[in-house]
Amino acid sequence: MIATLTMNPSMDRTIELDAPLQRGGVQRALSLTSQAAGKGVNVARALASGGLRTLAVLPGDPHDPVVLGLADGNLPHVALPIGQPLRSNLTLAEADGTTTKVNAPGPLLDAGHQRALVEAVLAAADGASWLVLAGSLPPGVAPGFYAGLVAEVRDRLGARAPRIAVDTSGEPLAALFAAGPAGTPDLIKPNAEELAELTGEGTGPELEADHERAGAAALRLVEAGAGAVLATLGSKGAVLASAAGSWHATHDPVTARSTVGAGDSALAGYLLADAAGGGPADCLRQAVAHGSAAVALPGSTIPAPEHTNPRAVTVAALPAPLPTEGKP
Ligand SMILES: Nc1ncnc2c1ncn2[C@@H]1O[C@H](COP(=O)(O)OP(=O)(O)OP(=O)(O)O)[C@@H](O)[C@H]1O
Ligand SMILES: O=P(O)(O)OC[C@@]1(O)O[C@H](CO)[C@@H](O)[C@@H]1O
Repeated sequence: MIATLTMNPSMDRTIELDAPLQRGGVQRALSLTSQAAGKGVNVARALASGGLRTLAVLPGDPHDPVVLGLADGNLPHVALPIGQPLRSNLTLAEADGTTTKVNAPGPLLDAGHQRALVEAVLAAADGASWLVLAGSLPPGVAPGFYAGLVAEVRDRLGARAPRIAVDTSGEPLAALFAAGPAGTPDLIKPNAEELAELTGEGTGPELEADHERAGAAALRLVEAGAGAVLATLGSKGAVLASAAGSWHATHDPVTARSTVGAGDSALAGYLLADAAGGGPADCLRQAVAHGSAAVALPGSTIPAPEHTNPRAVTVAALPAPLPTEGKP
């Protein structure tokens, strides 16, 4: 069983346009769709499509549209009431595949809500194989929340603690490395921009264009305590770094329809391959197969295994980087 926590779920609203977005103008949309989402929810959805048992933990009142959407989709979940609506995030999808996303801040979660969510996660994670902590933290939640939660799960569950994967950005991501080994996850999934920001190594576009540099930056995070780093590089595939080595994978070109949820799908692909007993190169192959399948689907639609084409993925080991000095 794999448990996910989404501290800041959303109703993802996607507007499809048949012409380029006109800033400042009035445009007629082709369609408007809504999907109950948020990073941990999306990961759980992809894992469930792949046949794994999942439990998605999130804040949300019983009649919130996000929670109703999960119930409608039969996604196993535990939603804890917070007495306020969850957010809506907006995606504007243009005909050429360009997606513009505007994410709302989300509801204010007080200390009581946060403690209730931590206890629900501890119950869900007890004996699970993985716990996935994914997405931004809503207002009221300290940047060190995920780092503290990783340490608390390991401390309270001991030998029954699952491996922990984290996909977040900014201060909550940096805090994972400031908390010492108890707070560093077994797996992190930065994108190129997050990898650049976290390591001080170039910019997102530079790392996407230079996978060896991205692999070396990812390895530095392994040296800093992460069990493995799955760094996704947009259309340039992904790199995986762990103590066992580092690899790069690319996918044959796909026609991009919406990149929303591509990173979540990549993380789910990795976990599905891991659950099937795959080694690092298999996990990376499935990560890229799922990420690339996601971009070919509209809005926040998350791929099932039948949407993926793992044979379109090329995986290669990366040369060991020269020893580095200085920062992690
Ligand atoms: N334009 C694209 N064409 C083909 N594949 C893509 C493209 N963008 C993303 N992918 C696939 O999706 C994976 C994840 O993409 P990306 O690095 O953009 O993640 P992300 O920024 O975390 O995504 P998001 O936050 O939108 O879910 C990539 O590793 C790749 O397999
Ligand atoms: O604001 P966050 O929590 O960083 O990201 C939220 C979000 O953009 O992530 C998912 C795609 O990865 C969407 O379903 C959702 O709208």
